[in-house]
Amino acid sequence: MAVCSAYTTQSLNSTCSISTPAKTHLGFHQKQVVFYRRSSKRGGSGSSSGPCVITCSAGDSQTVVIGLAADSGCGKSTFMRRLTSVFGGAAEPPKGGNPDSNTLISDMTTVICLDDYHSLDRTGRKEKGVTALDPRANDFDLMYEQVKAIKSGVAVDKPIYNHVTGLLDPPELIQPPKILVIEGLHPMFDERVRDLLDFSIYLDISNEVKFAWKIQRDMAERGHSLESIKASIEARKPDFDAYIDPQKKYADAVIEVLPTQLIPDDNEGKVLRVRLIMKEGVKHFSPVYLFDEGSTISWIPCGRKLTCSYPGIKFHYGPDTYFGNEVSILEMDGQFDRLDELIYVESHLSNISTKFYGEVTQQMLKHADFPGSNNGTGLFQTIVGLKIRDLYEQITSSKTAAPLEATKA
Ligand SMILES: Nc1ncnc2c1ncn2[C@@H]1O[C@H](COP(=O)(O)OP(=O)(O)OP(=O)(O)O)[C@@H](O)[C@H]1O
Ligand SMILES: O=C(CO)[C@H](O)[C@H](O)COP(=O)(O)O
Repeated sequence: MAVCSAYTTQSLNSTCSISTPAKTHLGFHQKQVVFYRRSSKRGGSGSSSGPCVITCSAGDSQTVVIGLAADSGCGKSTFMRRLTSVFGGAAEPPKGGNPDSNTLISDMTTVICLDDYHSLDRTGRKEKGVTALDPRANDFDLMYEQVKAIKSGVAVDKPIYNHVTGLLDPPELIQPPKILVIEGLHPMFDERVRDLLDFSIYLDISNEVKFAWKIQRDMAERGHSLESIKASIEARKPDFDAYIDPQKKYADAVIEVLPTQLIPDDNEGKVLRVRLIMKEGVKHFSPVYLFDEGSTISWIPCGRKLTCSYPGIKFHYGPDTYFGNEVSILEMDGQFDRLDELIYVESHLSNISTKFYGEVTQQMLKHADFPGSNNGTGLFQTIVGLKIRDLYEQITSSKTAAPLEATKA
């Protein structure tokens, strides 16, 4: 059995020929990590060629793992860009790697797309008559093993699903980052993967809004017809309802996007009612509140300090239950006219985990061109990004504080 350090796993990866999955007694600092060699087959399933087990010494730092679930075209990439910006630095695909990689790396974060764990490629799915949302088209064992390995400080050879060709490409090496974000259709589907998450988010886009966004992107930007967009949404719906939507009950935070209630019978989907649903009692996460924690409050901020045109802006905050869990919900209906005036709203929110007065407003202004910057989607995504930074700092500081406590005792 080879013994490695987390810093030398790259070379170990390349010599991953030790194929003796023997049971060993692991020492205090040792981890057992399973790598799979994956072969990419056209039109078939990219099967794993069996595990090789390596015993590694874990590095000092552990990766914090965040899960972000949503259907395709529901704003995951936009959210990721806001999140990585909170940590500073821009996220880029791995340098010198596959140009069709779905991975984004910045100083602090690595975002991997769970589409890379499709076990069936496009042709394979067609042949078997399953969608990418169907668990049978995804390799949850590999997803679990690799997220577990990264979390414990060990690099993995992660497969790549190529959205351009529809094939499974040769794997890319993923080094353990400070923060790993797993985004895609199924981050909370498999209980083993779910248990690895330090925090989870679900982007819950109502059908009406999803449709409006799809039209905006796929019709205006990609030249698809209205009929084909409708057909694609309808074809995905049964599997979406069966496998994707149920994950929201596990999420620590849900961003729910609905049509506005400020315009009677609105069907344009431009003005949005957005609800940030925050689970109570989550370790290292304290829900945001408006004015007074635990009270129920409706607030119309429009007036001398916030310019609003029709149909205005309405906030609501209060305690509630969600799938049997106690939650706090912060809601914003309407859209901002002037982002620089957002500071007025920000100053009435508490527990937003900013490092200085006006940080939310600064982030929103910085990315004013991102979709949703004038409404609750952008505002709540930014706030969740700040909460994740805070969670990361709490987790890492509690780890470094632990030995000190032990010394004191
Ligand atoms: N908050 C928003 N407000 C308005 N439109 C939005 C918002 N977020 C996303 N969109 C629309 O949805 C499209 C898809 O957004 P984005 O690329 O972030 O989603 P995604 O979930 O990463 O998609 P995919 O999984 O298909 O790559 C955008 O091009 C935009 O048209
Ligand atoms: O739901 C999806 C997640 O992004 C995609 O439809 C799935 O990954 C299949 O991709 P493609 O249509 O490129 O074969």
